[in-house]
Amino acid sequence: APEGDRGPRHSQKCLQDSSGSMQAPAAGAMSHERAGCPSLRSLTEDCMRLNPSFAGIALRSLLAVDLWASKRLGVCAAEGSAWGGARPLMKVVEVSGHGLPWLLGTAYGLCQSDSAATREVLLNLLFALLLDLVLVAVVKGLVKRRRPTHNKMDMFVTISVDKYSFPSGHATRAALVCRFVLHHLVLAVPLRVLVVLWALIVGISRVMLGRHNVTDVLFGLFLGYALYSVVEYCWLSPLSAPALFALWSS
Ligand SMILES: CC(C)=CCC/C(C)=C/COP(=O)(O)O
Repeated sequence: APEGDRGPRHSQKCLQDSSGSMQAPAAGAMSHERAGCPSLRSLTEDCMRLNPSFAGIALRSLLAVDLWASKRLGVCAAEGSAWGGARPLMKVVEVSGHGLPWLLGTAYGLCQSDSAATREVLLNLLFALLLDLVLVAVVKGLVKRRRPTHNKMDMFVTISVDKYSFPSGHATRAALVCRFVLHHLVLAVPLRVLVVLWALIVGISRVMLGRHNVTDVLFGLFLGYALYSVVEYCWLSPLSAPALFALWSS
């Protein structure tokens, strides 16, 4: 009999006592489990699996399309892939959005800066980058989505949660840094366009390299964009965090 037929009939049989009348589920669950019948909870779970909600079906379909599209778009996933020749260039893009150069560069700039305004901006950039690292690590650790099977784990410096792929840390950082730079640096229009293009290319390169599924990158871009609003809201200044700024004025 198909799986769909067995669950409900089986459940009805298990909930009937010897006289054939229905028992209260809570009282019957234990003894039925002992008699080899599944518990009420597992039957309910079976039923939910057999009759998934509309949201469940939509989510599964989205994930199936995501996996299919990500595999097709992973054209630089290996040297032998369709666009394998572009892999070294994509890896340069990967390093440009990596946390380590951004953290070290910002910390170096902070130590070298001699103007209070520059220090304030760089300190907030450092805070934003650290917040981003922590947030991405927490979400990756909670969701635990594996990286695509076609990904080669040859990434530049990773931490333990980086074996997971949701969300893309590079995409969150790219969106965050992009918004930060556009708000705090006075740049000519062509440079502003370049900054936006860089963020988009970092995101796209994650899928092309086979590091991520499309949804990891889309959610990462959204998260980084939203995170910038948090950073603006918590903006550190000599007034709100005098102790922090005193470190540099002495
Ligand atoms: C070691 C430091 C400071 C950061 C790790 C940066 C990293 C490897 C993030 C993973 O990014 P994806 O989630 O996009 O693969």
